Amino acid sequence: MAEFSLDRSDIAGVVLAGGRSQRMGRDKSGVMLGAESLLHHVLDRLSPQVFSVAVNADARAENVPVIPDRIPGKAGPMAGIHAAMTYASGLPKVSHVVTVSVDCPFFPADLVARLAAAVERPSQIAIASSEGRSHPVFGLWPVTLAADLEAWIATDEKRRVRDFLLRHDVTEVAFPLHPTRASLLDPFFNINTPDDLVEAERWLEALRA
Ligand SMILES: Nc1nc2c(ncn2[C@@H]2O[C@H](COP(=O)(O)OP(=O)(O)OP(=O)(O)O)[C@@H](O)[C@H]2O)c(=O)[nH]1
Repeated sequence: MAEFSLDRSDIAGVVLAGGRSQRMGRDKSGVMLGAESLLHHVLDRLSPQVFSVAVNADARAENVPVIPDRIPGKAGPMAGIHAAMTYASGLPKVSHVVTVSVDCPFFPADLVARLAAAVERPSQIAIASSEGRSHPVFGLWPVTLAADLEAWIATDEKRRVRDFLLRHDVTEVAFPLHPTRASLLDPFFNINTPDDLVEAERWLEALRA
């Protein structure tokens, strides 16, 4: 049997930015880190890795398609993954969609390449991990799962990403810590609070050196 392989032209990318940002107190997409918004940082990092990018949010974004949630009421990250999968399933030639979180500006530059290389079957999902913790929002999803996800969302009240993954063939890809001038950075460090933003400014400085 031919080995299954994916390349960049098979994969769309979607930034999940439709959360409540309650801990930050304002929409995280527009929060500035250094000279750029978090959304800008994440789009810069994602765009070279995928065929096309979109943002899943309520608001408008800069020069990229915006996909709203199809499930009302800010039902959590799974609602964003659902919107991403449904959107990508309508794109010609795209077989997979990668999702990333808007509050995570340092995610790996080889995220998509390494997730794609780990996938062994067309129906398999690949999820990132670091330091023994999985990051299910950073996933590579076959768009053929859109119908199953739609059905699951209708029956599972909690809609937790981890519960959806239990129903499927999943491979986890461990990413190393990133060396900086200061110390080792977890590339999935995410910014939820104003204090996290202060810490992210320090990481940005340490990466620049
Ligand atoms: N589309 C969409 N994305 C969501 C939703 N809830 C969370 N997210 C996204 O999922 C990622 C992780 O979200 P969290 O940090 O857990 O939640 P948050 O809403 O951003 O922040 P808090 O309100 O402080 O918990 C972020 O990229 C969010 O934008 C939702 O209901 N819809």
